Amino acid sequence: MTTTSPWAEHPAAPDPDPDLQAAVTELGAAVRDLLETTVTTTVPAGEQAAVAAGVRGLTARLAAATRGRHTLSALDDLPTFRRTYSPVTGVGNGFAPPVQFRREGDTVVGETVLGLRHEGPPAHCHGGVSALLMDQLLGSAAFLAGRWGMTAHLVLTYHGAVPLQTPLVLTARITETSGRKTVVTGGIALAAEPDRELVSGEAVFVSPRPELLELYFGALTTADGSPAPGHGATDGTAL
Ligand SMILES: CCCCCCCC/C=C\CCCCCCCC(=O)SCCNC(=O)CCNC(=O)[C@H](O)C(C)(C)COP(=O)(O)OP(=O)(O)OC[C@H]1O[C@@H](n2cnc3c(N)ncnc32)[C@H](O)[C@@H]1OP(=O)(O)O
Repeated sequence: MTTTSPWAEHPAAPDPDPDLQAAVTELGAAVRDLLETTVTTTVPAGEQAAVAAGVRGLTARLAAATRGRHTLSALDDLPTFRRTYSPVTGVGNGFAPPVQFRREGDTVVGETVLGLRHEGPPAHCHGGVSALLMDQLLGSAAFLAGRWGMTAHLVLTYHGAVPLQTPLVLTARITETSGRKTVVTGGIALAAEPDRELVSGEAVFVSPRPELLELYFGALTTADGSPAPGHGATDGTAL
């Protein structure tokens, strides 16, 4: 299979600082609990106002040093798909479930449980959150097969409402590859009924032309200020 990864020739990044990894994971988990409790708490107004003031104080401490949008986090590595703050897979992102995807033969699988911070219809997942999960699931299937691309097309069918606080299973597989294009299908089901898809979909991922790579990611640097891996790419199909 032709690779569409801009990082095929790039050496593996060193393992991340374990202390930073542990602290970021713990902060992400703490904020995840905070977010989930924020949307479920029924404590009185005065208590919520007091907590808000405390949270603003904590935010100010974190804001003492921040990165801009063109700088990768010190824990991230694009060639190995390590994305600490992804809204789907990121352990450091409190909105993320988070869900981890793995390869099983020609299929990519992930399990997760969604919370009330993901609610659309009462007690059920927001359709846009399902779309977010599907985009990442299908994109991960492409990436884990060495075929990175950006979402060019995504179609979904919502067969049944996705319940919150219920174990779910997400599966995807590649159905077609040609040049810079990868077509992937997949779905979301209850872990208890994996063969009945509540959401199914298909996406086309396209590895961008070099000019687009430069436009989108030309300013990207690693945390230490070096150009991000993937720069110097000249051919979107076999980098
Ligand atoms: C220094 C490098 C650093 C890189 C860093 C990357 C880090 C990422 C790491 C990890 C992320 C993984 C996250 C996975 C999940 C989330 C994914 C997202 O959310 S992506 C965001 C949403 N998507 C967009 O914002 C795209 C916006 N669209 C575009 O920019 C362009 O349209 C693009 C790149 C998709 C295609 O543009 P063209 O100019 O490169 O492609 P053309 O040359 O026109 O077409 C190439 C082939 O693709 C087909 N194609 C293009 N668009 C299509 C479409 N909509 N449907 C079907 N086929 C399409 C064409 O027909 C053509 O096929 P034929 O070679 O002729 O067979």
